[in-house]
Amino acid sequence: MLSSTNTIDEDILTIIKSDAIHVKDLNVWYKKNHALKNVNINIKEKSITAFIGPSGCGKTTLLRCFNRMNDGIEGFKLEGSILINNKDIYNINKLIELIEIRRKIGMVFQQPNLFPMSITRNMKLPVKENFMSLSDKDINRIIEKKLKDVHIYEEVKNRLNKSALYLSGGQQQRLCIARTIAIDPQIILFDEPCSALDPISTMKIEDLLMDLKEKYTIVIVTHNLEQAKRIADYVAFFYNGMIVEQGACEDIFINPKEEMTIKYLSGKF
Ligand SMILES: Nc1ncnc2c1ncn2[C@@H]1O[C@H](COP(=O)(O)OP(=O)(O)OP(=O)(O)O)[C@@H](O)[C@H]1O
Repeated sequence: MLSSTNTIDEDILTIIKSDAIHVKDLNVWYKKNHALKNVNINIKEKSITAFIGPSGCGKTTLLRCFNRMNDGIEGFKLEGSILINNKDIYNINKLIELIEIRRKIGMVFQQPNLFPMSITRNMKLPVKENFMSLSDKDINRIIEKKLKDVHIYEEVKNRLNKSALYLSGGQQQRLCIARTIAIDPQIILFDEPCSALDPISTMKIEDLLMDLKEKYTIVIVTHNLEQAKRIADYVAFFYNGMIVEQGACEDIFINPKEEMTIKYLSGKF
């Protein structure tokens, strides 16, 4: 009797996910361009949230706000709050806290951005920088484990000391993901990670994202609606700097409520 109650509680606990990111009343400007308008969204932990919408509607701007990548842009201004681990990441005074936030939030871009160095060195650099006290043996162990986690180890184990730039686009993207997870982030931001890839490499990345969400919170910007349908748990539809509609993936794709979402999903603009 007791054990069956425990099982139910555990099931409920696994279903109810907490929020990894709270965005409240967010407004962003690039000079006079009001790029995000009164955005409110909570990103659930250990799930995949996809940002969809036409070009220029603010998807990447919001993604880049999550690790303060827009900070250096001339004319960038932000109002509102973004809470990660209950901390407003735009209300931080100490550089060390900002560095810590960035460490917890990895980012993978449209084009693989590997260094023109060997596969091993590409992996070693972030691991050494973030875990200074580790021995070479431990670092090599982490590298092997992370390459296995992104299902690339078998493909590259005999060429670890060769340039990472000789790998295919899909392999380079998986190596970028291995490098990102090598420093144990909580959240991984993906900005159209498959837009430069062929369908088979895209499928491998999608499978990988489905694996990774067991451990990490994933936010992905994608123009590929089929991709969002295949992998997302939650979807936010952006238009003209606003989130027009957001919710569970099935609800948005099967039963969208807003006129604008219906038009966009049916290819009417
Ligand atoms: N670095 C920047 N400096 C000035 N304006 C910018 C900058 N980045 C984006 N913008 C502007 O902010 C608005 C939102 O752009 P953003 O890139 O966030 O849209 P998006 O939905 O991600 O577009 P896409 O799907 O084409 O990548 C656009 O008007 C864009 O021109």
